[in-house]
Amino acid sequence: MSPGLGAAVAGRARRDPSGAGRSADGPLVAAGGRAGGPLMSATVPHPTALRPGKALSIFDPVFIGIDEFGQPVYLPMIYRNILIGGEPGAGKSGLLNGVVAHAVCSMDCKLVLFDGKQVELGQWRDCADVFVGPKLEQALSVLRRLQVMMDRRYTYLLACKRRKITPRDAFLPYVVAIDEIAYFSATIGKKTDREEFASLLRDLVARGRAVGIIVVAATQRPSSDIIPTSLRDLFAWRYAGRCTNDSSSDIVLGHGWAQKGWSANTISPTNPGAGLLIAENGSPRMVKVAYLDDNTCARIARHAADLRADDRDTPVRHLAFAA
Ligand SMILES: Nc1ncnc2c1ncn2[C@@H]1O[C@H](COP(=O)(O)OP(=O)(O)OP(=O)(O)O)[C@@H](O)[C@H]1O
Repeated sequence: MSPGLGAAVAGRARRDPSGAGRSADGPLVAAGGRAGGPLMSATVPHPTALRPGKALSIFDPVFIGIDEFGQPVYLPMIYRNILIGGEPGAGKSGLLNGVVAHAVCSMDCKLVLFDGKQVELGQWRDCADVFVGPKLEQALSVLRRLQVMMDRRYTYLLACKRRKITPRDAFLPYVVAIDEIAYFSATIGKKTDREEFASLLRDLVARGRAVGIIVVAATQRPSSDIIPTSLRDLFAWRYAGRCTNDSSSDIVLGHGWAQKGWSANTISPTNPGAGLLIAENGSPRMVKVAYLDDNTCARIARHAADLRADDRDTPVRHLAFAA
Protein backbone atom coordinates (compact mmCIF):
# COMPACT_ATOMS: atom_id res chain seq x y z
CA MET A 1 0.00 0.00 0.00
CA SER A 2 1.12 3.54 -0.60
CA PRO A 3 2.76 5.12 2.44
CA GLY A 4 0.42 8.03 1.85
CA LEU A 5 -2.64 5.84 1.76
CA GLY A 6 -1.45 3.95 4.80
CA ALA A 7 -1.11 7.19 6.70
CA ALA A 8 -4.55 8.28 5.61
CA VAL A 9 -6.18 5.02 6.69
CA ALA A 10 -4.24 4.83 9.93
CA GLY A 11 -5.17 8.41 10.68
CA ARG A 12 -8.89 7.82 10.43
CA ALA A 13 -9.54 8.78 14.03
CA ARG A 14 -7.04 11.60 14.04
CA ARG A 15 -8.33 13.88 11.33
CA ASP A 16 -7.87 17.60 11.59
CA PRO A 17 -10.96 18.56 13.59
CA SER A 18 -10.96 22.05 12.10
CA GLY A 19 -11.72 20.53 8.72
CA ALA A 20 -9.43 23.12 7.19
CA GLY A 21 -7.42 20.48 5.40
CA ARG A 22 -10.49 19.29 3.52
CA SER A 23 -11.35 22.42 1.63
CA ALA A 24 -10.24 22.91 -1.95
CA ASP A 25 -7.78 25.60 -0.94
CA GLY A 26 -6.86 24.49 2.58
CA PRO A 27 -3.42 23.76 4.02
CA LEU A 28 -3.72 20.14 2.96
CA VAL A 29 -2.48 21.24 -0.43
CA ALA A 30 1.31 21.14 -0.32
CA ALA A 31 3.46 23.77 -1.92
CA GLY A 32 5.69 21.37 -3.85
CA GLY A 33 5.15 18.60 -6.36
CA ARG A 34 2.81 20.56 -8.64
CA ALA A 35 2.61 20.54 -12.37
CA GLY A 36 5.70 22.07 -13.81
CA GLY A 37 7.82 20.08 -11.35
CA PRO A 38 9.69 16.91 -12.31
CA LEU A 39 7.50 14.42 -14.14
CA MET A 40 8.62 11.53 -12.01
CA SER A 41 10.16 11.86 -8.57
CA ALA A 42 11.20 8.34 -7.89
CA THR A 43 14.00 8.56 -5.41
CA VAL A 44 12.69 10.33 -2.34
CA PRO A 45 9.47 9.66 -0.47
CA HIS A 46 6.99 12.43 -1.09
CA PRO A 47 6.12 14.59 1.94
CA THR A 48 2.55 13.26 1.76
CA ALA A 49 3.88 10.07 3.25
CA LEU A 50 5.03 12.03 6.29
CA ARG A 51 1.69 13.67 7.05
CA PRO A 52 -0.11 11.11 9.21
CA GLY A 53 -3.74 11.79 9.88
CA LYS A 54 -4.37 14.07 6.91
CA ALA A 55 -6.29 13.27 3.81
CA LEU A 56 -4.33 13.16 0.60
CA SER A 57 -4.53 15.69 -2.22
CA ILE A 58 -5.00 15.02 -5.90
CA PHE A 59 -2.40 17.75 -6.42
CA ASP A 60 0.13 15.42 -4.75
CA PRO A 61 1.92 12.78 -6.83
CA VAL A 62 0.37 9.33 -6.57
CA PHE A 63 2.46 6.44 -5.25
CA ILE A 64 2.17 3.56 -7.70
CA GLY A 65 4.91 1.09 -6.83
CA ILE A 66 8.65 0.60 -7.13
CA ASP A 67 11.10 0.69 -9.98
CA GLU A 68 13.67 -1.97 -10.79
CA PHE A 69 16.08 -0.45 -8.26
CA GLY A 70 13.50 -0.75 -5.50
CA GLN A 71 12.88 2.99 -5.44
CA PRO A 72 9.34 4.30 -4.95
CA VAL A 73 7.63 5.69 -8.04
CA TYR A 74 5.24 8.62 -7.75
CA LEU A 75 3.14 9.95 -10.61
CA PRO A 76 1.92 13.53 -10.63
CA MET A 77 -1.60 13.03 -11.99
CA ILE A 78 -2.98 16.56 -11.93
CA TYR A 79 -3.03 18.06 -15.44
CA ARG A 80 -2.28 14.60 -16.84
CA ASN A 81 -4.00 11.39 -17.97
CA ILE A 82 -2.86 7.80 -17.87
CA LEU A 83 -3.46 4.95 -20.29
CA ILE A 84 -3.12 1.44 -18.87
CA GLY A 85 -2.90 -1.50 -21.31
CA GLY A 86 -1.98 -5.14 -21.15
CA GLU A 87 -3.30 -8.65 -21.62
CA PRO A 88 -5.89 -10.10 -19.23
CA GLY A 89 -4.29 -10.80 -15.85
CA ALA A 90 -1.34 -8.47 -16.50
CA GLY A 91 -2.16 -6.47 -13.39
CA LYS A 92 -3.86 -3.41 -14.87
CA SER A 93 -6.46 -3.30 -12.10
CA GLY A 94 -3.65 -2.92 -9.57
CA LEU A 95 -2.57 0.37 -11.11
CA LEU A 96 -6.12 1.54 -11.72
CA ASN A 97 -7.03 0.79 -8.10
CA GLY A 98 -3.89 2.51 -6.84
CA VAL A 99 -4.73 5.76 -8.59
CA VAL A 100 -8.41 5.54 -7.61
CA ALA A 101 -7.45 4.78 -4.00
CA HIS A 102 -5.37 7.97 -3.89
CA ALA A 103 -8.23 9.90 -5.47
CA VAL A 104 -10.89 8.68 -3.04
CA CYS A 105 -8.69 9.70 -0.12
CA SER A 106 -8.22 13.15 -1.65
CA MET A 107 -11.04 15.36 -0.47
CA ASP A 108 -10.07 17.94 -3.06
CA CYS A 109 -11.21 15.75 -5.94
CA LYS A 110 -14.33 14.12 -7.28
CA LEU A 111 -14.66 10.76 -8.87
CA VAL A 112 -16.49 9.40 -11.90
CA LEU A 113 -16.18 5.66 -12.49
CA PHE A 114 -16.96 3.67 -15.65
CA ASP A 115 -16.97 -0.07 -15.22
CA GLY A 116 -18.89 -2.29 -17.61
CA LYS A 117 -18.19 -5.32 -15.42
CA GLN A 118 -19.17 -3.35 -12.32
CA VAL A 119 -16.97 -5.40 -9.99
CA GLU A 120 -13.55 -4.03 -10.98
CA LEU A 121 -14.21 -0.56 -9.59
CA GLY A 122 -17.35 -1.51 -7.67
CA GLN A 123 -15.58 -1.27 -4.32
CA TRP A 124 -15.19 2.48 -4.78
CA ARG A 125 -18.81 3.05 -5.72
CA ASP A 126 -19.79 4.72 -2.42
CA CYS A 127 -16.96 7.21 -2.86
CA ALA A 128 -17.88 8.12 -6.43
CA ASP A 129 -20.00 11.02 -7.52
CA VAL A 130 -21.12 8.95 -10.49
CA PHE A 131 -20.78 5.23 -11.12
CA VAL A 132 -21.49 4.05 -14.66
CA GLY A 133 -22.18 0.33 -15.08
CA PRO A 134 -22.86 -1.58 -18.28
CA LYS A 135 -25.25 0.90 -19.93
CA LEU A 136 -23.85 2.79 -22.90
CA GLU A 137 -26.60 5.44 -22.78
CA GLN A 138 -25.61 6.28 -19.21
CA ALA A 139 -21.95 6.39 -20.21
CA LEU A 140 -22.74 8.80 -23.03
CA SER A 141 -24.92 10.98 -20.86
CA VAL A 142 -22.17 11.30 -18.22
CA LEU A 143 -19.48 12.05 -20.80
CA ARG A 144 -21.69 14.72 -22.39
CA ARG A 145 -22.17 16.33 -18.98
CA LEU A 146 -18.44 16.24 -18.33
CA GLN A 147 -17.89 17.88 -21.70
CA VAL A 148 -20.33 20.69 -20.84
CA MET A 149 -18.61 21.13 -17.47
CA MET A 150 -15.24 21.25 -19.20
CA ASP A 151 -16.45 23.94 -21.62
CA ARG A 152 -17.83 26.03 -18.75
CA ARG A 153 -14.60 25.76 -16.85
CA TYR A 154 -12.71 26.98 -19.90
CA THR A 155 -15.10 29.90 -20.20
CA TYR A 156 -14.35 30.71 -16.58
CA LEU A 157 -10.59 30.45 -17.10
CA LEU A 158 -10.85 32.69 -20.14
CA ALA A 159 -12.70 35.28 -18.08
CA CYS A 160 -9.95 35.05 -15.43
CA LYS A 161 -7.22 35.22 -18.10
CA ARG A 162 -5.72 31.96 -16.86
CA ARG A 163 -4.78 28.71 -18.56
CA LYS A 164 -5.18 26.18 -15.74
CA ILE A 165 -7.20 25.61 -12.62
CA THR A 166 -5.34 25.71 -9.33
CA PRO A 167 -6.00 24.30 -5.86
CA ARG A 168 -7.55 27.66 -4.99
CA ASP A 169 -10.36 27.45 -7.52
CA ALA A 170 -13.82 26.81 -6.14
CA PHE A 171 -14.46 23.83 -8.39
CA LEU A 172 -12.62 20.59 -7.81
CA PRO A 173 -10.61 18.33 -10.10
CA TYR A 174 -12.32 15.15 -11.33
CA VAL A 175 -10.72 11.75 -11.69
CA VAL A 176 -12.52 9.85 -14.44
CA ALA A 177 -11.56 6.16 -14.23
CA ILE A 178 -12.57 3.77 -16.99
CA ASP A 179 -12.11 0.04 -16.68
CA GLU A 180 -12.09 -1.39 -20.15
CA ILE A 181 -12.42 1.34 -22.72
CA ALA A 182 -13.20 -1.31 -25.37
CA TYR A 183 -16.38 -2.35 -23.60
CA PHE A 184 -17.90 1.08 -24.28
CA SER A 185 -16.10 1.97 -27.51
CA ALA A 186 -16.22 -1.36 -29.35
CA THR A 187 -18.44 -3.92 -27.67
CA ILE A 188 -21.91 -2.89 -26.55
CA GLY A 189 -24.69 -0.85 -28.14
CA LYS A 190 -25.05 0.73 -31.55
CA LYS A 191 -22.06 1.65 -33.69
CA THR A 192 -23.00 5.32 -33.72
CA ASP A 193 -23.18 5.36 -29.92
CA ARG A 194 -19.84 3.60 -29.57
CA GLU A 195 -18.32 6.14 -31.93
CA GLU A 196 -19.81 8.96 -29.91
CA PHE A 197 -18.29 7.43 -26.77
CA ALA A 198 -14.85 7.29 -28.42
CA SER A 199 -15.12 10.85 -29.63
CA LEU A 200 -16.30 12.25 -26.27
CA LEU A 201 -13.53 10.36 -24.49
CA ARG A 202 -10.94 11.71 -26.90
CA ASP A 203 -12.18 15.26 -26.29
CA LEU A 204 -12.01 14.77 -22.52
CA VAL A 205 -8.47 13.38 -22.71
CA ALA A 206 -7.40 16.13 -25.11
CA ARG A 207 -8.90 19.14 -23.36
CA GLY A 208 -9.71 18.09 -19.80
CA ARG A 209 -6.23 18.35 -18.30
CA ALA A 210 -6.02 22.08 -17.75
CA VAL A 211 -9.44 22.22 -16.11
CA GLY A 212 -8.60 19.40 -13.72
CA ILE A 213 -10.21 16.42 -15.45
CA ILE A 214 -7.85 13.47 -15.10
CA VAL A 215 -8.65 10.41 -17.20
CA VAL A 216 -7.36 7.03 -16.03
CA ALA A 217 -8.29 4.51 -18.69
CA ALA A 218 -7.52 0.80 -18.91
CA THR A 219 -7.86 -1.76 -21.66
CA GLN A 220 -7.00 -5.40 -22.11
CA ARG A 221 -7.28 -4.90 -25.87
CA PRO A 222 -4.35 -2.70 -26.86
CA SER A 223 -5.07 -2.72 -30.58
CA SER A 224 -5.12 0.17 -33.02
CA ASP A 225 -8.91 0.18 -33.32
CA ILE A 226 -9.32 0.66 -29.55
CA ILE A 227 -6.28 2.90 -29.00
CA PRO A 228 -5.58 4.80 -32.21
CA THR A 229 -2.28 6.68 -32.18
CA SER A 230 -4.11 9.99 -32.06
CA LEU A 231 -5.75 8.97 -28.76
CA ARG A 232 -2.68 7.23 -27.30
CA ASP A 233 -0.51 10.29 -27.83
CA LEU A 234 -2.84 12.42 -25.72
CA PHE A 235 -1.99 10.43 -22.59
CA ALA A 236 0.93 11.93 -20.70
CA TRP A 237 1.47 8.66 -18.86
CA ARG A 238 1.25 5.24 -20.49
CA TYR A 239 1.69 1.92 -18.74
CA ALA A 240 1.99 -1.39 -20.57
CA GLY A 241 1.60 -4.51 -18.48
CA ARG A 242 2.49 -7.79 -20.19
CA CYS A 243 1.30 -7.71 -23.80
CA THR A 244 0.81 -10.62 -26.16
CA ASN A 245 3.12 -9.17 -28.81
CA ASP A 246 5.46 -6.28 -29.58
CA SER A 247 2.89 -4.47 -31.62
CA SER A 248 0.38 -4.33 -28.71
CA SER A 249 3.16 -3.04 -26.48
CA ASP A 250 3.96 -0.30 -29.01
CA ILE A 251 0.30 0.63 -29.24
CA VAL A 252 0.40 1.55 -25.54
CA LEU A 253 3.93 2.92 -25.22
CA GLY A 254 4.39 4.49 -28.64
CA HIS A 255 5.62 3.35 -32.00
CA GLY A 256 9.17 1.96 -32.21
CA TRP A 257 9.86 1.19 -28.56
CA ALA A 258 9.77 -2.59 -29.07
CA GLN A 259 12.41 -2.29 -31.76
CA LYS A 260 14.59 -0.36 -29.32
CA GLY A 261 14.30 -3.21 -26.82
CA TRP A 262 11.39 -1.98 -24.76
CA SER A 263 8.55 -4.43 -25.20
CA ALA A 264 6.00 -5.44 -22.59
CA ASN A 265 5.92 -8.78 -24.38
CA THR A 266 9.16 -9.67 -22.59
CA ILE A 267 7.50 -9.44 -19.16
CA SER A 268 7.01 -12.86 -17.62
CA PRO A 269 3.40 -14.04 -17.33
CA THR A 270 4.28 -15.06 -13.78
CA ASN A 271 5.09 -11.45 -12.89
CA PRO A 272 1.71 -9.68 -12.80
CA GLY A 273 1.86 -6.02 -11.88
CA ALA A 274 5.18 -5.53 -13.68
CA GLY A 275 4.98 -3.18 -16.60
CA LEU A 276 6.69 -0.49 -18.64
CA LEU A 277 5.81 3.06 -17.76
CA ILE A 278 6.55 5.95 -20.05
CA ALA A 279 5.99 9.67 -19.72
CA GLU A 280 5.46 11.92 -22.72
CA ASN A 281 8.88 12.69 -24.21
CA GLY A 282 10.50 10.16 -21.87
CA SER A 283 11.84 6.61 -22.08
CA PRO A 284 10.12 3.50 -20.75
CA ARG A 285 10.96 2.31 -17.31
CA MET A 286 10.15 -0.98 -15.58
CA VAL A 287 7.81 -0.62 -12.62
CA LYS A 288 6.23 -3.11 -10.26
CA VAL A 289 2.86 -1.76 -9.24
CA ALA A 290 1.88 -1.86 -5.57
CA TYR A 291 -0.99 -4.32 -5.32
CA LEU A 292 -4.04 -3.50 -3.26
CA ASP A 293 -5.98 -6.69 -2.63
CA ASP A 294 -9.76 -6.68 -2.30
CA ASN A 295 -9.74 -6.41 1.49
CA THR A 296 -7.36 -3.47 1.44
CA CYS A 297 -9.41 -1.71 -1.24
CA ALA A 298 -12.55 -2.30 0.83
CA ARG A 299 -10.91 -0.79 3.95
CA ILE A 300 -9.66 2.26 2.10
CA ALA A 301 -13.05 2.67 0.41
CA ARG A 302 -14.90 2.56 3.76
CA HIS A 303 -12.54 5.12 5.25
CA ALA A 304 -12.83 7.39 2.22
CA ALA A 305 -16.62 7.05 2.03
CA ASP A 306 -16.81 8.24 5.67
CA LEU A 307 -14.51 11.18 4.97
CA ARG A 308 -16.52 12.11 1.89
CA ALA A 309 -19.85 11.81 3.67
CA ASP A 310 -18.55 14.31 6.26
CA ASP A 311 -17.37 16.53 3.48
CA ARG A 312 -20.48 16.38 1.31
CA ASP A 313 -22.25 19.27 2.97
CA THR A 314 -19.50 21.78 2.36
CA PRO A 315 -20.61 24.32 -0.29
CA VAL A 316 -17.80 23.55 -2.69
CA ARG A 317 -18.97 19.98 -3.22
CA HIS A 318 -22.32 21.17 -4.53
CA LEU A 319 -20.59 22.58 -7.56
CA ALA A 320 -20.45 19.02 -8.99
CA PHE A 321 -21.86 18.84 -12.47
CA ALA A 322 -23.51 22.21 -12.03
CA ALA A 323 -20.12 23.81 -12.49
N1 LIG B 1 1.30 -5.77 -8.52
C1 LIG B 1 0.99 -7.05 -8.31
N2 LIG B 1 1.72 -7.79 -7.47
C2 LIG B 1 1.42 -9.08 -7.26
N3 LIG B 1 0.39 -9.74 -7.83
C3 LIG B 1 -0.37 -9.04 -8.65
C4 LIG B 1 -0.12 -7.67 -8.95
N4 LIG B 1 -1.05 -7.23 -9.82
C5 LIG B 1 -1.83 -8.28 -10.06
N5 LIG B 1 -1.44 -9.38 -9.36
C6 LIG B 1 -2.06 -10.71 -9.39
O1 LIG B 1 -2.53 -10.96 -10.71
C7 LIG B 1 -3.93 -11.16 -10.70
C8 LIG B 1 -4.56 -10.48 -11.93
O2 LIG B 1 -4.36 -9.10 -11.79
P1 LIG B 1 -5.41 -8.03 -12.33
O3 LIG B 1 -6.80 -8.49 -12.07
O4 LIG B 1 -5.00 -6.71 -11.79
O5 LIG B 1 -5.12 -8.11 -13.87
P2 LIG B 1 -5.84 -7.30 -15.00
O6 LIG B 1 -4.79 -6.94 -15.98
O7 LIG B 1 -6.63 -6.18 -14.45
O8 LIG B 1 -6.82 -8.39 -15.59
P3 LIG B 1 -8.18 -8.20 -16.41
O9 LIG B 1 -7.82 -7.53 -17.70
O10 LIG B 1 -8.67 -9.60 -16.60
O11 LIG B 1 -9.09 -7.35 -15.55
C9 LIG B 1 -4.43 -10.58 -9.39
O12 LIG B 1 -5.57 -11.25 -8.94
C10 LIG B 1 -3.25 -10.78 -8.47
O13 LIG B 1 -3.29 -12.08 -7.92
